[in-house]
Amino acid sequence: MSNNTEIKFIDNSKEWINWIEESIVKKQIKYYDYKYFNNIQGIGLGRFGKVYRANWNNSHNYLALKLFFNFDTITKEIVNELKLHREMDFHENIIRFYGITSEIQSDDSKRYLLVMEYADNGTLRYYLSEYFENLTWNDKLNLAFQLSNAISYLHDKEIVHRNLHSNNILVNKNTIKLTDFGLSERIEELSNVQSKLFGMVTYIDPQIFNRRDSNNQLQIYTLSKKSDIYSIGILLWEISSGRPPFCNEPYDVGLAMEILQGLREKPTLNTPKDYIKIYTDCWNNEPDNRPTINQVVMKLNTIISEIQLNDYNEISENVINNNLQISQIIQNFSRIDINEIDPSISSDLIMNDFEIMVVEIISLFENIEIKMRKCKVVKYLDNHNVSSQEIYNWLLNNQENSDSIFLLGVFNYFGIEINVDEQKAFELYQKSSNLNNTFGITSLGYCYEKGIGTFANQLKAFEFYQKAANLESARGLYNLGNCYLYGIGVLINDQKAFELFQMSASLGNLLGICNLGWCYKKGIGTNIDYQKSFELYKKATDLGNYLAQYNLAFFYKDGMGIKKDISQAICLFKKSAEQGYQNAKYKLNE
Ligand SMILES: Nc1ncnc2c1ncn2[C@@H]1O[C@H](COP(=O)(O)OP(=O)(O)OP(=O)(O)O)[C@@H](O)[C@H]1O
Repeated sequence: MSNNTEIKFIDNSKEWINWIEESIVKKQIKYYDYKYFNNIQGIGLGRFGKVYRANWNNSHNYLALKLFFNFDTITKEIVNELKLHREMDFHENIIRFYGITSEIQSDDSKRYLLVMEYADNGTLRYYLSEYFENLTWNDKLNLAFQLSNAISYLHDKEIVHRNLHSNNILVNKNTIKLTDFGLSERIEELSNVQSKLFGMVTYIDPQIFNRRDSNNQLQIYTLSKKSDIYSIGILLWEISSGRPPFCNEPYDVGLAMEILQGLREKPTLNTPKDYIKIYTDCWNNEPDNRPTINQVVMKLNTIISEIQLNDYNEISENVINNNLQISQIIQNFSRIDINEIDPSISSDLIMNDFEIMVVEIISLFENIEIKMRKCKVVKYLDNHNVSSQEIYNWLLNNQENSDSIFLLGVFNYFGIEINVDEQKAFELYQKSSNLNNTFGITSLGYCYEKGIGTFANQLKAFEFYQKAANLESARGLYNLGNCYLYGIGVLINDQKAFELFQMSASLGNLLGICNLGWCYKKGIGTNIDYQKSFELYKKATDLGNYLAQYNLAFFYKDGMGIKKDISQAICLFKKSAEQGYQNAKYKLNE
């Protein structure tokens, strides 16, 4: 009997290993030749494997290599995890899976290692123990926001993590990186390890310890999205206190029962009241009373907006720094990929040139109106010496990710390299929207708003902008604000419009900042405040936004709250016009 089981295991493992090998051949999974890794150092030990840090070829950047102790018996689980990773687009707060490598051992057998993004600050628990004293409330709120953001991404894809705790959440460059989407849970089920429940007793949904339901019937409780919300509540508390919950007590059945009966940690001094409300709602004993992750995200967002609005100058600098960081990351990627990898294996790069370009081009759309997109694409390609034909061909052949689907939609909409085809653009936006691409979603909203490739339908437009806003897209929040401002698919509500522009601005969206400036200028949803309006336009102008330059010019032209300065006004109109903004060109010709 036991022999049969063993044979079945080996057979199955062969089947899954074949799947891995085939995916590598078909280039669905990138393969990294082990001989190009150097400086390999063990950095962590989990229950199922060991994690190493290594450099790839001559690069100074680290990658993480994950080795599983019993690869053969858990191949199926690992393959499932690989499939999950492959389904996901790039998300800033989820550890990136780059591919696979294999090492031939002394007995000629092969062992596989997963190649992943390396998190330089280690686990969240370690990070808090090391850096908590230096964290401001802004930093803590950002950590909480990023964590909730990552879970919202999983939940939208109908993935439940089920094993959230501060030792399997990583931090890279002060940014949260989620890992292990329930992989350990599934391995655990398979290997009959019972230790986990008590190891993680303080993070796990206490209902799992409840043997009876409300009718006193024996129940088997299944962990769900609501269970992840419970864990988020605990983690938000941990971020505010800097220490793991009940860290001075034994993690045993007694503690589990007390938690089930309602025992919770106490708020830490100076925690904002609204933040306490969020995590206490999350750790409510009754799963149905817990909020959804999108509600958590929105509430955190509101607190962050309020704090940031009180200290506007500080956030603007953060926006600049974040933008610099993002472009730095992209540049670093380009550097590793292009210069430091053996040319013979350059097709197996972490991200190839075109993938990077697609991400970069799309990121340029965040802060401009849709009509300005073509101008940006053309400029970008000119600056990078790439013809639109080359990128168009690449997009046609690489339609497996939502960014390239969306960008092909943009090419169809503007007729770049092909005739304008609004119907096709609409279909492509729809496809990328179905994959939860926020640019796809907001562009689909725009199609419905203006009747592009479909009948105009303002209710639908509102619905899609709302969907993007629920995914905390700064652009979605801005679009939704416009719906309330102009009554698109919803009744006009100035107060709501103002609040949405505030949220969008706090996430750094320059159009959101401009519209917030507009609200202060015109007294929409708030009192007229020229000073605030001027400051907002000024900030977005300093970040190079054409719309802000245009609006700021009027302050100088008309001497609103400041000294009239016509030459400064002309200079700003010129700057805006140089970026292709038509209204600024008209003004200059007046
Ligand atoms: N991508 C990574 N970058 C940096 N360090 C990592 C990375 N992945 C894992 N580690 C480190 O290696 C340790 C072991 O990770 P591993 O995923 O094997 O187990 P775990 O998540 O800690 O626990 P479990 O065995 O319950 O899944 C982690 O605690 C962390 O310190």
